[in-house]
Amino acid sequence: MGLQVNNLTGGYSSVPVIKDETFDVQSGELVSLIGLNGAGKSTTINHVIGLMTPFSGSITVDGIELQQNVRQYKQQLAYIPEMPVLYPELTLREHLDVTMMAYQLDRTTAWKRAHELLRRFRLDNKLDWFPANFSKGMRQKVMIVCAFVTDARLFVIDEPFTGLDPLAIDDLLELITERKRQGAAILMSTHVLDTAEKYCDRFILINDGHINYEGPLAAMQKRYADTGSTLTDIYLAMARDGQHE
Ligand SMILES: Nc1ncnc2c1ncn2[C@@H]1O[C@H](COP(=O)(O)OP(=O)(O)OP(=O)(O)O)[C@@H](O)[C@H]1O
Repeated sequence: MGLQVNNLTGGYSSVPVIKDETFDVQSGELVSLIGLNGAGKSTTINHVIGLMTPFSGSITVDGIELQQNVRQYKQQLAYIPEMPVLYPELTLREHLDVTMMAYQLDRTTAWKRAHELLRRFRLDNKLDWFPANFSKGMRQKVMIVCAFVTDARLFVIDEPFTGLDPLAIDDLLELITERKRQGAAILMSTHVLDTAEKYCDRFILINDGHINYEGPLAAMQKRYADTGSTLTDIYLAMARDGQHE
């Protein structure tokens, strides 16, 4: 099932920023949104996570539309923003408690998973720390731990590869791979094309709010054989031409 976006048009005022986008992310897939600054990646993500209301079109996660059942829709998805957003007055332990409550998780199982995640991201001795004491990368890791403690069916990750140290990036990629295997759908946006190339199953290229290309790397390599073989080569050539198609 996963995420299905149909003919989505939306934006911040009455002028659409994203125009008639249709794409999906199937269960067990990692799909990357790629586009230049201002192309519409974050705006697309803001619609998917229910922060913005579409002008038209529909978004479903495992067949459920936000308007149909807000709670169920939101419980099925976990979002990791590019800029970590934490509650200054809550400790790491309390952030995890709040997440478990919001997602109505079984606390014994969820805390077992939380301890494994905290160990993996080297935060296990910081449960009583407040966000003010964390570095930016550590705050990002708190958001990752809170997201992966859930049983979300869809993970939405905005630019995961900047700000994290190489070990944390590797740990996150391992987690993504595990959840993919368990059938979660994962949508991310990134400018780090060499990592995306290695890990993503498909790419959605956005230009000026339109999806101009969608497919796996092998298909892109075949279609744009004269521009080079890596995702970076192909994307740079397409972006310079301003065509994406
Ligand atoms: N809060 C906002 N209010 C009005 N317009 C906005 C707002 N945020 C973004 N925009 C506009 O929407 C368009 C798409 O921006 P968006 O943030 O989705 O791009 P992006 O692809 O995520 O870019 P980046 O790679 O720089 O993060 C841009 O033209 C931008 O100016």
